[in-house]
Amino acid sequence: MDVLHVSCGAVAASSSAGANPLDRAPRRRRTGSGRDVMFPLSVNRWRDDLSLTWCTAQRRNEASYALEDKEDPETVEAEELTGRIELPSVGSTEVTMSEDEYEDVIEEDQAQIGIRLNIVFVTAEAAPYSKTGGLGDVCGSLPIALADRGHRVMVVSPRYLHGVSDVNIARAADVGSKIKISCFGGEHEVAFFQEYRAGVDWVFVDHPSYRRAGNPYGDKYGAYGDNQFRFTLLCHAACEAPLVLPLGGFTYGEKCLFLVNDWHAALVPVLLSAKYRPYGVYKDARSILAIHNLAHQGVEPDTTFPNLGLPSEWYGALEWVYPTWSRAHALDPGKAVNILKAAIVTADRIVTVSQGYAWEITTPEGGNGLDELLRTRKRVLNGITNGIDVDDWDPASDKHIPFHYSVADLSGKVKCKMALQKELGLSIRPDCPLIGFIGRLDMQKGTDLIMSAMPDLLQDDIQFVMLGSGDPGTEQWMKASESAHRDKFRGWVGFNVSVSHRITAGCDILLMPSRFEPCGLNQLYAMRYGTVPVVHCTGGLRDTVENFNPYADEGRGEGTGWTFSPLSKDSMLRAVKVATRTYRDHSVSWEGIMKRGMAKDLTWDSAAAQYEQVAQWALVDPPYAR
Ligand SMILES: Nc1ncnc2c1ncn2[C@@H]1O[C@H](COP(=O)(O)OP(=O)(O)O[C@H]2O[C@H](CO)[C@@H](O)[C@H](O)[C@H]2O)[C@@H](O)[C@H]1O
Repeated sequence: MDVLHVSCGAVAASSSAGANPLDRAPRRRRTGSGRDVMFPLSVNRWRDDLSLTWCTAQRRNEASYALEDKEDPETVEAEELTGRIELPSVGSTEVTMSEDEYEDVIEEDQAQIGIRLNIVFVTAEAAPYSKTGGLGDVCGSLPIALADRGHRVMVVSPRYLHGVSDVNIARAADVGSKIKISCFGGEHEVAFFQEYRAGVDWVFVDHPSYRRAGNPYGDKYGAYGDNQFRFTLLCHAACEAPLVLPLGGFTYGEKCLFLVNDWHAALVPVLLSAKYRPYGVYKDARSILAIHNLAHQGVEPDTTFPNLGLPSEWYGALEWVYPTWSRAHALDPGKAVNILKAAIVTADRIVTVSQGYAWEITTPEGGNGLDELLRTRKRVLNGITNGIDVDDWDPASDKHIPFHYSVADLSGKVKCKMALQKELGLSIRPDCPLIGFIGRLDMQKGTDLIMSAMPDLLQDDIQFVMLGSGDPGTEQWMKASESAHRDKFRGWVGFNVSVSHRITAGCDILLMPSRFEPCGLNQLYAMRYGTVPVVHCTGGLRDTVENFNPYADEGRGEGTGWTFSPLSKDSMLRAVKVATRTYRDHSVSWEGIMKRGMAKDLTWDSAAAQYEQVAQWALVDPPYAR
């Protein structure tokens, strides 16, 4: 008996629909190589030339099927195709089948997976090519999860050079297609670069405005003054990419699903409706707006509208009037264009990155002025909690950390802690609670609360490390606090992915007093690394961190961290104190919290299946039309 362990998007897709994928009769194929091999695999249909590649979800290993030689062998026709499958258990295997069989496989595969989509992500950042925060993480890993499920996926983002992660972007090759984009009073030529990696076409739009020092949005002097131009260009280019780029020999074509992320990509749904559909192009395309942070909307004076390359009658979609209290002076009419608002109006579906946040943005407290509009679109608004890249963030194999560990053997965790203490120049004390903070130094992240609570926090026998960049005042405070409390506090000013992994692994507690948090990734990374999150009970933090209850489950306890509310210094201090006391005095409970966090399923599987569902709903409805 020959046993292959395979898993595939089709299995996960049907499981999301409620059916047990393991109830399905396994499909067996007699192959030319003399073996029976089962193909519930996602076949890269768009690459169906003779050098076939069968893509499997290499990271998943959900189902195993016994392949027996008992069934009647199916006839293998003379004309055979040969391809290679990558299976975790057996490595790379060459298989052969007839063209008819191949067609059957595709048919069955399509029936299982539902509709195979051409998905075009549009984003200002995608890790590892560019990253300033969680948007980069999500757009670097969700596309791969969707490609694993059998979809054809392209990610379009700027080709930043002299930026944060040039080395990775430099691997992408010139596709050889140049186009001219009309906007901002002229024609601007852009080129496209591409790298095919992990089943995804990573496409980079090249233009001189993306080549400058600093991060994708600004430099030490603040945000770039031409960001509206830079991201308008990105949106126009992203709309052209599926039509003009022969990636792997074939364009994506018009029947696409655009998944546009935050305001930088938010002009895309407007362009589909205003620039393309009137000419019969993109009639079957749909768009989903993913809101990672409603606080940033891409608002500029209304006089900039003619620059955007839209027909004048579309002004209303972008029109935005500031409330009187926020206008500059009494004669200021407060007229502006708001790009995110335009996408909320014109996108076929809207997704936020947690269910809690999906509700919060429809309230005046969380809506950043757009709550009323969002309430009118509630029917198409869903929350899908982010997953994480569990390969990149895996304490058992993380290349950034000095020791490895897992839920089965936690011994490496304390070694990581001691190594971190040594690296930071703190005294090496495995018993002293080490608390960490990682993030943008911004009002959103509640760093002001940390600053005001620090004198109280440091009265306790703890160590504290902060990693972050952003607000110059907070950066100064971190440096000053480090000088004042050399025995207990370290402030690492800057953006450093490797250090963020070592802090996540080395700390006992991760503090996240975010004022609002659409999803939050650091608490997910922390749980995966057995680092206990203490978080403000808001948005995605409330959805993902379960408050510790020592009495639940017949005294075994349940929960993966602490959530505090309201957002005040006192309630945060109380939560931190309870956490540090539990760490010191109740090691069994502590280990339980760590292990429950580490055992959580944080993969993208569930989120990717939900994105698929939303895409299917988008396809059922007609596209946005005025
Ligand atoms: N100085 C530094 N050095 C190294 N790494 C650093 C760093 N500062 C931040 N990071 C990293 O950047 C990412 C931040 O992710 P978050 O989800 O916390 O925040 P962000 O607010 O940017 O994202 C927005 O989008 C994401 C994705 O949807 C939502 O989870 C979130 O709530 C929303 O605000 C993490 O990977 C973190 O480790």
